[in-house]
Amino acid sequence: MPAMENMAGNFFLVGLMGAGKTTVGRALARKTGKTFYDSDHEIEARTGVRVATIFEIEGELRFRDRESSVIADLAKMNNIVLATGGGAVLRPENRAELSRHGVVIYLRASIDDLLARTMHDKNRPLLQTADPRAKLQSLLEQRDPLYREVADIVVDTSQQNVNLLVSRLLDQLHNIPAKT
Ligand SMILES: Nc1ncnc2c1ncn2[C@@H]1O[C@H](COP(=O)(O)OP(=O)(O)O)[C@@H](O)[C@H]1O
Ligand SMILES: O=C(O)C1=C[C@@H](OP(=O)(O)O)[C@@H](O)[C@H](O)C1
Ligand SMILES: [Mg+2]
Repeated sequence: MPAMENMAGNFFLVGLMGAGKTTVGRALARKTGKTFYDSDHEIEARTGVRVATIFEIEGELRFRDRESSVIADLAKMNNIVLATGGGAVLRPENRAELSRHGVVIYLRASIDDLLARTMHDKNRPLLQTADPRAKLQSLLEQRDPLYREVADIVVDTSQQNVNLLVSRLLDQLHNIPAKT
């Protein structure tokens, strides 16, 4: 078992679909002994249906309401790692909750990598389009300023395996004051 890092506070991951928030978040939680949450999984647990089904039946706006409610609840917890959904930064109240209650990590990747990492997953309704590359590009243009606004750390994930990423991330996190 690798050495456990003992660090205070919450860590919140933001970034586009396929950046690795869920995957890196889970590994970071394991390494730090924090409890892992994923806002999409929490929404699915509360509703009993997949994200894609919520988009289909209720539409994106209602999904965003559910997402805000989950983020507000989870951000108030202690000693957690939370992987948010890629659109969580769209609402100012979500950005406020995240930056107030934890260290926010923006995971970046090239459009090529984002595309490769998401192309086989049907549970990302925004990418079920004729041109997912153009969609990712436009989401990046819209959201990159919001991710940067909320982030305490920006990490490039392209060509980095998850374990290496987590150990580099921990080096950076040691230099940032905890937010609890
Ligand atoms: N650094 C990485 N290198 C290679 N593949 C990755 C990396 N991070 C995540 N992945 C893979 O990309 C896919 C999407 O990752 P995921 O964690 O679901 O992203 P997000 O939650 O940001 O949408 C998964 O199949 C995951 O295994
Ligand atoms: O970028 C977005 O708006 C979304 C990202 C997804 O999460 P991941 O970023 O974990 O794929 C999920 O919340 C939903 O499909 C909407
Ligand atoms: Mg995810």
